Amino acid sequence: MTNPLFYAKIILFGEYGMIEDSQGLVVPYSFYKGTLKFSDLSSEFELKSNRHLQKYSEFLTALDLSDDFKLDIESFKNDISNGLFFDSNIPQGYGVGSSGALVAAIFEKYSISKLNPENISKNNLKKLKAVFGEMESYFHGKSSGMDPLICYMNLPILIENKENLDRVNIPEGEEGKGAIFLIDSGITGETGPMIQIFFEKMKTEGFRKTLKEEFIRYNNACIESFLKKDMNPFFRNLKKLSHWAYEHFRPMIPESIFNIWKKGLDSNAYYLKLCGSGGGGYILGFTKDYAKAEKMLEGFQKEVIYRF
Ligand SMILES: Nc1ncnc2c1ncn2[C@@H]1O[C@H](COP(=O)(O)OP(=O)(O)O)[C@@H](O)[C@H]1O
Ligand SMILES: C[C@@](O)(CCOP(=O)(O)O)CC(=O)O
Repeated sequence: MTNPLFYAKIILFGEYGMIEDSQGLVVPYSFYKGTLKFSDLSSEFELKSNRHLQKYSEFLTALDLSDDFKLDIESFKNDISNGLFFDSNIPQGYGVGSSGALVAAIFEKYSISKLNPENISKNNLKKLKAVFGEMESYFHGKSSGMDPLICYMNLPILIENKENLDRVNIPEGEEGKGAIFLIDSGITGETGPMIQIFFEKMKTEGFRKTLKEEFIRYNNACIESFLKKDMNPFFRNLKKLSHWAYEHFRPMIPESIFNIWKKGLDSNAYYLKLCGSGGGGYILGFTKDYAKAEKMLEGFQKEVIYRF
């Protein structure tokens, strides 16, 4: 039997907002993937991964998951001592869900009552997201559970709010001039400290207000217009979202990206937003004219993920 593969994910919209109560749109990204495997741990990567799993298994032992979602920790620990590691090319600390894929892979292999991702009910999706949130909190404190859920389902998911989420169809891409792309900031980020900064900001009433009344409004409007392929309102709201993040998510924007973020806003040639928690890793870009944006972003490493 071949081991199942777990893909990276991209939060197109909803980072931070989803921990509160915004909508979110998250898609699998099959360019990167990982799978659980056994080896003699002769390479440094394998050994390091195995050690991470060992520490993680201690955390899982202490985690009290509800009966329907219990894990066979003994068998997990036993496999770890026999050389289990997570063979993955998903970059760590890049905002594309390396820990989410790992959590999904562990759940798939060691959950005692087996679920079938293909016919899982909407109610169980909600419960599973909560279970994944608890399991992933080991890696970066509070987690919405979205990353592992997307990896586990391997389908785009629309989060309506904290209580409701379901599968969604993303409009089919076309070979047009427009594109969604990733830009490599050249440094890794750490999700935990970024989330701490976010919650620190949330202690201020002014920030809570602007998050709710502006950020979440633009975020939700972007999702709605993107799903309808209504590109003019989409770009109008995207600009507002990008501008809002430029003002309020400064600590999350890597320094190397600062100038090009502003350049996009000033020229309207493209708009940038965070991809996950930020601080490093990838940044997401959106443009109506990729050829033009590409020229303006010369020298930055880019990956196109969707054309329209
Ligand atoms: N191949 C792997 N083997 C073991 N642990 C891994 C592997 N990939 C990721 N991890 C764990 O996930 C952590 C990174 O997760 P996180 O900080 O949430 O960043 P992101 O999910 O954005 O890549 C790593 O520090 C490590 O503990
Ligand atoms: C900041 C947050 O909304 C997204 C974090 O994404 P990532 O771990 O940086 O891929 C946290 C979460 O929803 O779990």
